[in-house]
Amino acid sequence: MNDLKRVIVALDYPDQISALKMADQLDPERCRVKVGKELFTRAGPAVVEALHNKGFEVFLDLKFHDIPNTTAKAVRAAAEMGVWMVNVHASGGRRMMEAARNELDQVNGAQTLLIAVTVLTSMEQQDLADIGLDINPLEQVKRLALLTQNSGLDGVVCSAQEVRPLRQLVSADFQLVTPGIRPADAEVGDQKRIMTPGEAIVAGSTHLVIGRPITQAQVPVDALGRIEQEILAAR
Ligand SMILES: O=C(O)c1cc(=O)[nH]c(=O)n1[C@@H]1O[C@H](COP(=O)(O)O)[C@@H](O)[C@H]1O
Repeated sequence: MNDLKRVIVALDYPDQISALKMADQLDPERCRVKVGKELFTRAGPAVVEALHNKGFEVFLDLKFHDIPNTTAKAVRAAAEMGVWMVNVHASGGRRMMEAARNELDQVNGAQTLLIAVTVLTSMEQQDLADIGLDINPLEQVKRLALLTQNSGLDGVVCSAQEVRPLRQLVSADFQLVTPGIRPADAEVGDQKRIMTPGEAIVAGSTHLVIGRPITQAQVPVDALGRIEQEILAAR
């Protein structure tokens, strides 16, 4: 895969028109796009279809987390839309993830990748303590990544900070999808475990999810262009 295609632009917009306006400035040969909770709740499957019609591979990021049956059926619905990638929360546990895997495998010709969120990149140690987890983020990410792999999924969402240690644990083809990407001059916002695009590529992230540093920039395509240059220079 070319290194630029590793970028997934998070289309976190409040309506379909704004999301498609951004997509029209992007090249589906050079990046993928992500439809998340805000856009999907507003625009529904129509926006996914519109992006497919423009030639984009879509990561449907709805982070399913429910009882096994409900999660599995939601994953089926995503796969039947033909999305490139879909995700669940690893903390939903082994039975939930196995049910999702089994359901996805029954979708005729489904090529959809199924991955699981480990510890959100907006969380740090204190946030884990607040929900009763007496463990540091890296150890929790490792634990959930192994559980995800053992449940038969294709990869995890983690921070780029965890990519090197995770590569020692998981198989070479296990996808390590990393949000929390911040160019050196970008605002950090609510993210906590961050890395620059160049660092993430060098660490070995399979895909870089990038939203506001592009979508909130004065000229989004210029911001993406600078990120692409940084990625190419890192190789
Ligand atoms: O699953 C995700 O995509 C995700 C997981 C995670 O741990 N952290 C995280 O930021 N994300 C998503 O990645 C995107 C990051 O956006 P920015 O912080 O604007 O670059 C958002 O759409 C988040 O919903």
